[in-house]
Amino acid sequence: MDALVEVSGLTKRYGDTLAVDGVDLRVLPGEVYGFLGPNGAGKTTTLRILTGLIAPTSGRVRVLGGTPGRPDVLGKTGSMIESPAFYPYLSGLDNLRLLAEYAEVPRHRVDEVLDLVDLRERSRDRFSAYSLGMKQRLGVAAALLKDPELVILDEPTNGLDPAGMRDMRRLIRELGSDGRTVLLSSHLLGEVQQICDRVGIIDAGRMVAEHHVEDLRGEQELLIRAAPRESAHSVLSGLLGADAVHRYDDMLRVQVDPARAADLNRALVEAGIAVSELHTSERALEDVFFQLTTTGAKSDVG
Ligand SMILES: Nc1ncnc2c1ncn2[C@@H]1O[C@H](COP(=O)(O)OP(=O)(O)OP(=O)(O)O)[C@@H](O)[C@H]1O
Repeated sequence: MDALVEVSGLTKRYGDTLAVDGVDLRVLPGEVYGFLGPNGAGKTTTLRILTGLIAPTSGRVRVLGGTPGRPDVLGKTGSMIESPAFYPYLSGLDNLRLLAEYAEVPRHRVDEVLDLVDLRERSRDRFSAYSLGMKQRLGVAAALLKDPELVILDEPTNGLDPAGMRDMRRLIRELGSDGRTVLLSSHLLGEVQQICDRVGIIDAGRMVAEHHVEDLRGEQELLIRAAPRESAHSVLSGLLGADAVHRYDDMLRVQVDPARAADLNRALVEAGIAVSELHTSERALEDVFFQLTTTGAKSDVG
């Protein structure tokens, strides 16, 4: 499958600062890709390069098969990088109409995008009266005017209250399920976990991982509290192999398909072991993230 965004060895230097350091990135058609990293990791710089706002220092960058910033590529890309700029005294509707005129987009498209971002009812209010969440949604509406194949959003939920974040997450998921390709940046792990199909993790300008969200989270495990614990350990090791059973605080952590929970419970009880707790546990993306970025920092920054 041809990638819509293809980046290899991307580097951007500002004086002594290496903001982006050899980044490789591929975004496939129809996916919602999360570009995840702490503040200052190089996300905005990368997205600015992908939208043609700044030039890379070195590396290869292809967006929709072309060079970022070229008219044919711009025509098929919609983006919101940093806070969207609108005229404060104009309504959301008039701001979009102006943009539609510049972009030579038919007027009826303005109503369509207002519906998409759920701003139709408030579209005649002045932009300055909008909540931050509404301002961000208007920014997404502007990005959608050209009915783009690829939507690039820089920290779309930044600064929003919980309701605003929820609306924005829903909107992005809708864009993704409509067959559009979305590339978004975020420093929020839970958010990426909820919205994205794949995630690339960037830290100090370098990609430390690129994975499906599911794979990154790792296998599911069962946590079992049983007494006596050592007897439970030997029963489970006998059934599943010693590698699958680990002591964890005063419990056992068992790498096994959670569908086998009832079997294992029965085996323990039949061996005279009391099971007081048995539940599945998923490695949170957060654990994985910290593991990856700490390892990266140790080996790369030295
Ligand atoms: N125009 C610039 N001039 C000099 N340094 C810059 C410039 N833009 C970014 N940087 C530096 O490059 C590094 C990466 O910044 P960038 O904004 O890309 O990170 P980020 O991951 O988007 O973080 P944030 O979420 O805080 O914006 C930082 O050290 C930043 O200070």
